[in-house]
Amino acid sequence: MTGGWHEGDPAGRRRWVSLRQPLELESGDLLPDVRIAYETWGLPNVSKSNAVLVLHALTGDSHAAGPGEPGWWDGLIGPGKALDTNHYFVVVPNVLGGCQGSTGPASIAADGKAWGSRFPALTVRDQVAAEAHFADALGIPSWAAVLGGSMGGMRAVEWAVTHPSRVRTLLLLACPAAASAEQIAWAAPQLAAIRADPAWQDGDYYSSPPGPVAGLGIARRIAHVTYRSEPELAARFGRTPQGDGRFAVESYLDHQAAKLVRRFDAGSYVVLTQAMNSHDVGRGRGGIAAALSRVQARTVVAGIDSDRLYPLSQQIELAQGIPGAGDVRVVNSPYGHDAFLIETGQVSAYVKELLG
Ligand SMILES: CC(=O)SCCNC(=O)CCNC(=O)[C@H](O)C(C)(C)COP(=O)(O)OP(=O)(O)OC[C@H]1O[C@@H](n2cnc3c(N)ncnc32)[C@H](O)[C@@H]1OP(=O)(O)O
Ligand SMILES: N[C@@H](CCO)C(=O)O
Repeated sequence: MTGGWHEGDPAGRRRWVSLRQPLELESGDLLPDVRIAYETWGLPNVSKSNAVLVLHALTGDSHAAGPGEPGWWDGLIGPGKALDTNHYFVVVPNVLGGCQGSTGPASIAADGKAWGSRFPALTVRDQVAAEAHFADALGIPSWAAVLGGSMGGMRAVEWAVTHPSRVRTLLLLACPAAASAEQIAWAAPQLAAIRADPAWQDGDYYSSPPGPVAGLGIARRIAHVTYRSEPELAARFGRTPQGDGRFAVESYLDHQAAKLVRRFDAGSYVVLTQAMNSHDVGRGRGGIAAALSRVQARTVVAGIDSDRLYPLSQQIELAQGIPGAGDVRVVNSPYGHDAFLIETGQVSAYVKELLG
């Protein structure tokens, strides 16, 4: 297996592992000079048997919790919390193809220029392959738990199917066994919006900042509606005018778009969205049921009752296919898909159930 070397970040919490060998992708291509950024909380025991892997969603990153800036799962990670850092060594890598420290299209290739359009198409399996080498480099033979929501859940289930003996418990949140036609359809106008922005330049815009921020902003507006629920938008915004010619809900989406383009790269958005479209645990494995039957981890599957993007039927399929998973757990929330980030109290209860 590939090892790695560690590079610290003296100014902050983030560290990096650089893979010693090029990563072999599902396509057969080789991706050289892969590095994975990560953060950790708590301390490993001698055998590292207390290591827990937390996998972030599309625009998340390695900063899942403080100290310092708030993290995206602060409610779950820390001393005395569901992922109790007095007991567990919590590891959160930035996904391969991302833009918050790990190798992605904005990274500099061997010729000194950004990868841009030369960056290869990735699958969720490629991302998990990189994470497996990353775990090897950290000296973690198996995870006490692998947890993920949304795109993080896609990687978590791939981990448990590809490396059954390395995943001892598994929490899958608001994710599918395979991307559906509906999910690929929602992604299509997002990808089209980015590619239609003249600043996209076929993905080779990195020498002309800020790049296709208009297209990325439109993509986020489309996506954000799918991340929330119709009743929430109705109750929260209704037909209220913003007072500047926009409806309040339009202003809200404009704000979400402006926030994302300040922190996210359009090239990564395209690569990661296509990777999610590729997601199918059953591909080449005799179908979804056959693939899920490989899982050895004690598993909890949870979905959100108001999730219109990854509906409960998809988590029911996962729960029915994974041996011993039992019934799907339901997060009750008005917030739609984003509830896996917002309803940390309910998610904590499922993490505690998982970890016993
Ligand atoms: C903490 C971090 O760094 S997270 C980084 C990684 N991020 C992720 O992994 C996920 C990305 N984030 C998200 O998806 C969301 O921010 C969530 C799900 C985490 C949080 O959702 P919520 O707390 O429900 O936030 P919500 O959707 O209500 O948005 C609130 C924002 O909308 C703004 N807003 C509300 N109404 C309006 C309006 N009419 N016009 C303009 N803006 C509005 C609020 O002022 C607030 O702005 P702020 O975020 O700049 O403070
Ligand atoms: N709000 C989440 C939704 C995708 O799961 C994100 O931006 O990553």
